[in-house]
This record gives sequence, structure tokens and C-alpha cells, in this order.
Amino acid sequence: MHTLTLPAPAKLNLFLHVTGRRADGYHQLQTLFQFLDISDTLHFQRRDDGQIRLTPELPGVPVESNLVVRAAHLLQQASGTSLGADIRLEKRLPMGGGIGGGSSDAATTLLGLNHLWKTGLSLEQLAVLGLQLGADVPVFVQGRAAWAEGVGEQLTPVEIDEPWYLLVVPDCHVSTAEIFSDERLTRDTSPITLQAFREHGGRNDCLPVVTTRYHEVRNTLILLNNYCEAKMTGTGSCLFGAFPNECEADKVRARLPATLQTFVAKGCNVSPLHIQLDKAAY
Ligand SMILES: C[C@](O)(CO)[C@H](O)COP(=O)(O)OP(=O)(O)OC[C@H]1O[C@@H](n2ccc(N)nc2=O)[C@H](O)[C@@H]1O
Ligand SMILES: Nc1ncnc2c1ncn2[C@@H]1O[C@H](COP(=O)(O)OP(=O)(O)OP(=O)(O)O)[C@@H](O)[C@H]1O
Repeated sequence: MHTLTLPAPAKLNLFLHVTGRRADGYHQLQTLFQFLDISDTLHFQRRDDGQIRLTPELPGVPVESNLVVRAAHLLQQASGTSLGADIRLEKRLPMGGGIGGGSSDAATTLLGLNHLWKTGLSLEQLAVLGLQLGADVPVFVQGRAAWAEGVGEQLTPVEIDEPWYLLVVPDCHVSTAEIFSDERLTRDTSPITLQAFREHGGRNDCLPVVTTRYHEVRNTLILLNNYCEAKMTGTGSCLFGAFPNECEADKVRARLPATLQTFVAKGCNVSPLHIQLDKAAY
């Protein structure tokens, strides 16, 4: 087996509280991650000469900084393998949207190449490696909807409802680093429990800063709130609402301006990546 095709699904942060800031500037968070059944797709082909080649180049992202290439090199170093890969990335998820596309591509690369190269690292080892690439990578490696603390790496798997979501992509790219460095960000929300979230819900502490800085997000939020309780994922820009079925989500989608990029997707407690990998194992 020398080739493998795998999804790199999106995630939502169903709420996001910022509970503190560490000495290194990273923020302590509480969040609930759930996966979506919309994905980028990665095609891997084994190479015996150790080279990592990625196509096509993403606009504004040099190949060597692409998280796919960085993840592949990291796994090469960690495992000592002499193998390489040709990787093709079919990008479907909007970048800088808070749905974790880059982090998910990195996690799919770690798991895909671990399988193809037979490097035998455990999910825990891959999650530790992934954390070097981004705070969101470990949850994509572990592949279970999760309550998260720390910088997002202390994960407790959860079983939650799996509604349909309407995802709306405002026409702007939000930089995560920019939002976390804004002095107006609330950083002292008291920690809550999962039970408290289930009973009272939670908010996204980044939302006020993002809507102040990006009028596209503010306007889209006002629009979507006419039809459902609109929330923001991560540091934005994507907004979402939950619906009991696909049909209800489609109805609202049809009423939004055709100029807005939208997705209707199902919430998943098990990552589509892990479902696909389990199939590949047989
Ligand atoms: C906001 C979330 O999307 C919630 O899931 C993630 O925590 C962000 O994860 P990510 O995109 O993988 O973020 P990283 O690539 O690790 O960090 C981007 C930048 O955001 C800031 N950052 C990120 C995560 C965090 N817990 N505290 C931070 O202050 C840091 O300035 C960092 O330089
Ligand atoms: N494979 C990749 N896909 C997308 N972005 C990448 C990739 N590799 C590197 N990047 C860089 O990472 C940045 C963030 O991309 P990403 O799509 O993960 O943002 P995001 O959805 O806001 O992430 P998060 O929710 O984790 O904050 C991009 O703007 C890009 O510069």
C-alpha cells in the first residue's frame, strides 16, 4: 500500500472562553470542539527518496510554511524514517475562518504518513508533535469531540448533540494572533464546568474584538441573527447557527445573499478522518 486519500475536516468552537494568559503570551482557554463533515482532501503517495513534495501551492502560503509540509518534516524527524511523500492538497475550507483548516491538514498529514510510512507512533505521541504546529492540531489528531482547556490541548472527549449547522463565511480573513494580542480582549472569564455549559451555554470572548475590527463579521452576524442564534467559531471569521435537520439549515441558507459563501454541514462527535482511517486499516 503506497497511496492514501484522507479528509481533513473542519471544526467548530461551540463556545470559547479566555480564562487567562500564560507567561509566554499564549492564552488559557475553555472551549468545546465538534467536527464537521466538510473537509479538505489530502492525497498521499509514498516516495523512497525522503523528499516531501506538496502541490498545489496555496495563495500566500509558501510551500515550506504550509502546515502539511511542516507536519511531514516533523514526523520524519521524530520517527527517523528515510521515506518521503508526494502530497496533493485539495483545499475546500476557507483559510483564516476559525474552522481550523490548516491545523486539520497538519493532523491528517501526521496520521496519514504515520500509516503510510508504518512509523507506528501512537495518537498521544502524534498529538504532542502536533501541538508544536498549532494549538488546534491535537484535537484533530485525537479525533473526538472534546471539552478543551489549557491552550486547547487538554482534551476530554464528550458526547454531545450532533445538529446540522449553517456556516457563513464573512468576506474577510481574521488573523488569530491579531485578535489574541488586542488589548481589549476579555482575558479573565471564570472557568466553568461542562455541566454548567450544558445548562447555561457559553459565549465567545473573542467576538466583541472581532466585530469591532471587522465590519464584515459584524454585518454578517446581524444578518444571521435574524434567522437563528448566530455564534462565531474560534477567532472568526466564520459564523454559524444550529438546526435540527439539514432541511431547516438549507431554508435559511436560501434566504441569505448569494454573494455570501455558506456551507451546510453535520456536526460529528467522531472525526471523519478517523472513520476513513479505520476503513483503510482493513
Ligand atoms: C482560537 C482557536 O482556534 C480555538 O480553537 C485556537 O486556540 C487557535 O489555534 P491555532 O490556530 O492552532 O493557533 P496557533 O497557530 O497555535 O496560534 C496562533 C497565534 O494565536 C495566539 N494564541 C493561540 C492560541 C492560544 N491558546 N493563545 C494564543 O494566544 C498566539 O499569538 C499564536 O501566535
Ligand atoms: N495547509 C494550510 N491550510 C490553510 N492555512 C495554512 C496551511 N498551512 C499554513 N497555513 C497558514 O495558516 C493560516 C491559518 O489557517 P487556518 O485555515 O487554519 O485558519 P483558521 O481556520 O483561522 O484556524 P484556527 O481556527 O485554527 O485559528 C493561514 O492564513 C495560512 O497562512
